[in-house]
Amino acid sequence: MKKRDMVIAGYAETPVGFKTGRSAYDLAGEALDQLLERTGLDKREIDGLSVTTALSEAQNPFFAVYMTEALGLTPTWLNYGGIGGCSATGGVARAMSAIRDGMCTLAVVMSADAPSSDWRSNYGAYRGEFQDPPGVQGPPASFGLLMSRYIHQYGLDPRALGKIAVTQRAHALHNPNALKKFQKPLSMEEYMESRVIADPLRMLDSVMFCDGANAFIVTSEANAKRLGLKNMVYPVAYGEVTNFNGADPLADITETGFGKIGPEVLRRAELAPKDVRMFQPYDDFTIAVMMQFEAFGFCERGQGSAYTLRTDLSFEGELPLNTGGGQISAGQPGLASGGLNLAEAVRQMFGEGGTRQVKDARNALVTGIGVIPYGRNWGTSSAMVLEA
Ligand SMILES: CC(=O)CC(=O)SCCNC(=O)CCNC(=O)[C@H](O)C(C)(C)COP(=O)(O)OP(=O)(O)OC[C@H]1O[C@@H](n2cnc3c(N)ncnc32)[C@H](O)[C@@H]1OP(=O)(O)O
Repeated sequence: MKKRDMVIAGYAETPVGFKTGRSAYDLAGEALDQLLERTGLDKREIDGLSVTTALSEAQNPFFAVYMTEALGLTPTWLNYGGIGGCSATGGVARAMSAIRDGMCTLAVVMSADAPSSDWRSNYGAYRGEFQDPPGVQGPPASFGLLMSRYIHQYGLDPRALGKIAVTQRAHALHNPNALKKFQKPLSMEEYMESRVIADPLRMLDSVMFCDGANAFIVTSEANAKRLGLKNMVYPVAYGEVTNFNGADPLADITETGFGKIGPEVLRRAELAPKDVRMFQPYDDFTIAVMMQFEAFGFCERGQGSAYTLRTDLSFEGELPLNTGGGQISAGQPGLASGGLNLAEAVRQMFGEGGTRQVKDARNALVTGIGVIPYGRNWGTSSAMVLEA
């Protein structure tokens, strides 16, 4: 059953930059200042904080505590979000639970990272032992393998992935926070000619690591009203699963956690796929977007190419897709990535989409993908439905 007691009552986002030379703390400070300025909120009202693990601070086990110091906050509830690109939506969901449990009354969900300036991560686990030595050294290679398997099972029209990249780039042209380098149009020809980096995956199917931060205010509806906060959206349903199919040693990697949580989240939000007004999916790679169309029931499994090619995905279209450009065309601010698509959904629902405003922005489906493990698709899948 959907709940409408908690709200996201503010969002902030820094521009995405490449090699900014700034730290995660510095970027977080900018996001917090912006959040306070936009909402007029007194900083002393903040008594909860969720901090997303950052690649640029990955070796620091005390990052979240140091973040409270950097931001001048004294929370009674502190969460350290380690589910990669799911940490923003996951942070909102955890903050709602903490507020319902009386651990805090108003939480900030903060994601800030600067991996293009300072990379301090070492994934370890199975990757170093089994994956890196044969040359599968990062997510693009893993997604190249996933694409190959998808093509083997279902077939794939590359123009469909091209359409996702081209549509999202068109949206980034309306987003002043998008990486400056990506604020130029992209044609299907340019996509088709883009360098293959992990056969059959092209560079323009992939994100590029950048720097940036985003932040959200989460509180109860009653408290938001007490504080005079004007804009709010209701996270009415959330689902998350980690290590999907984990007990199966030979799992089909084209089956993802979204196949489990996607239909369930929509059911709890009392929405059918046709009722979704905008889709802001986690888009580390274009194939992940297409697989989510299938998993959430916008089309049948294996029918992603045909669906993508026949559907108007522009911000004015049938299913507005990543209307800020997504990470692929705005740049991926490290592990702050999951907040990019969430910020865009909230912005649109506050009616602040500017020249890319979605008409009738009464709901949004936002997703996260977290962590790329060995021999699987991804570690965590998360999905959240927001309602006006
Ligand atoms: C984190 C989670 O929880 C889940 C996830 O999101 S998983 C995804 C995590 N993110 C990643 O793994 C990042 C993936 N991307 C990359 O590794 C690299 O961008 C890449 C392999 C795609 C390209 O790297 P590269 O081959 O070394 O290219 P590089 O030499 O850096 O750049 C060459 C040019 O292409 C551009 N470029 C690089 N990557 C680009 C991309 N993805 N899209 C568009 N342009 C790109 C660069 O800006 C550069 O342009 P100039 O020549 O004009 O300066």
